[in-house]
Amino acid sequence: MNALAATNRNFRQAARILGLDSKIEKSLLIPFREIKVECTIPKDDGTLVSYVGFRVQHDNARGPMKGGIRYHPEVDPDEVNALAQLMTWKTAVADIPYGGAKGGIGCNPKDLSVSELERLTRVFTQKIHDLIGVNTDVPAPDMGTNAQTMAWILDEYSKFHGHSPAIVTGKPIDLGGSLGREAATGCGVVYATEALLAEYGKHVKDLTFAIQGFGNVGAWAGKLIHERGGKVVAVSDITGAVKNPNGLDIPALLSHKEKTGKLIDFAGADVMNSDELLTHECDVLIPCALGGVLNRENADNVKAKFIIEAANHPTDPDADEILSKKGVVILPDIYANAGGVTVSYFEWVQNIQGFMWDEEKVNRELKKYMTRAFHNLKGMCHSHNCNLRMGAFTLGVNRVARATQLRGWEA
Ligand SMILES: NC(=O)C1=CN([C@@H]2O[C@H](COP(=O)(O)OP(=O)(O)OC[C@H]3O[C@@H](n4cnc5c(N)ncnc54)[C@H](O)[C@@H]3O)[C@@H](O)[C@H]2O)C=CC1
Ligand SMILES: O=C(O)CCC(=O)C(=O)O
Repeated sequence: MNALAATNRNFRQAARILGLDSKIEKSLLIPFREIKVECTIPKDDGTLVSYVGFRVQHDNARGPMKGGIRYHPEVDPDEVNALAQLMTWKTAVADIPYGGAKGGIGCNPKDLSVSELERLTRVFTQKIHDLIGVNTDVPAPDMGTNAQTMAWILDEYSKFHGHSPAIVTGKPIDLGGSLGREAATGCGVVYATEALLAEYGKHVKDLTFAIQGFGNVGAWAGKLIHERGGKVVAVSDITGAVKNPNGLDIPALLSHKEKTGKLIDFAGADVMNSDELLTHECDVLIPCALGGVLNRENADNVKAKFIIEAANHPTDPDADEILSKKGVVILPDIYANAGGVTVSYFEWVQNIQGFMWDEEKVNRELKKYMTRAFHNLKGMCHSHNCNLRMGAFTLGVNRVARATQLRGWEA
């Protein structure tokens, strides 16, 4: 089942649990706007290359649409659509005044030079600048993009609309980025994990963790787990995977990766098959890379007792069913990785106020939002006798449905 079919299925199940009116259900499912643009750039050698860029704006009932832009070879319209819809429920779960959107370009950023990436980002921005805006749709980083990508979008957008720092979040601090945004998704993942574990009387320091993906989210989550005394026993990225049953020295692994560009050949670890990361012996599995990685092929072999969905849509519905029968507790993406968009909200607020918060305030507020959202989510689980994924979906969908109804439909 592709990401969109799976997301729609979860949404419909939540709508059924909530007893949502079928007309509202239909209106919430159809995206507000889908944008597809052709982006042609000259490569450094002068040859031309074309890419397809997408921005799907799913819903704006609760506020400006919000979501990252992904550069990855597997970006396709259905996946962007699913990720945009997930953003709508995620911002509602976090209770920040946004709707949902997502964008992407089907490209491999590793095959492009920095100047080619800059040209591609600028052409994409030229094609969509009239359809995004500080109060309409605010992009941010996702897989394959980073603060520099946001700086190029900000610069290109500002040529058309005047200096607009709040047009993107996750930008460099020197351009109005927020302290703490770079770490925010990983940090939120750890706050979410702590909130969940507390329900079971468990603590990070007593448990073992396996992390798939060691980019922005995975590396920050790993670092913060390591700082709290948790044992990260296996880590993978696109270059390979490493393990150490006594716990990897995450700061040393990070500097090894920084120097060599790879995880393998790290002195404090053994190399392992990347495919085995998800089924590796551990207490807590944290997928921090692509969607659909947990599926009917591998779900039965998962050994973790807890799965924290730091990636978007890492578990397909077949795996969801298999894992829940095995008694594995899954903390869903639309809550677990909401720390990123929450601090994006703080960044946008700071830009609009023209007033910068210190990092301590950012992290304090992040923890407050993540903890409150967890208790709201648990409340829905109790009220509707459902699992954590449906707790999160019903929480998010109910808030968006209420806002939609309050706004009304009069033309
Ligand atoms: N950056 C953010 O603020 C947020 C990101 N997310 C989600 O978290 C996930 C990761 O995003 P980022 O860390 O930002 O991306 P990133 O581009 O910084 O890192 C992605 C990591 O995944 C690894 N990877 C790619 N394919 C892999 C494979 N087949 N096996 C193992 N590792 C693989 C890459 O090598 C890299 O280490 C995505 O699903 C994204 O949508 C969710 C919320 C916010
Ligand atoms: O920070 C943001 O605005 C969006 C982050 C994002 O794309 C996500 O949560 O999946």
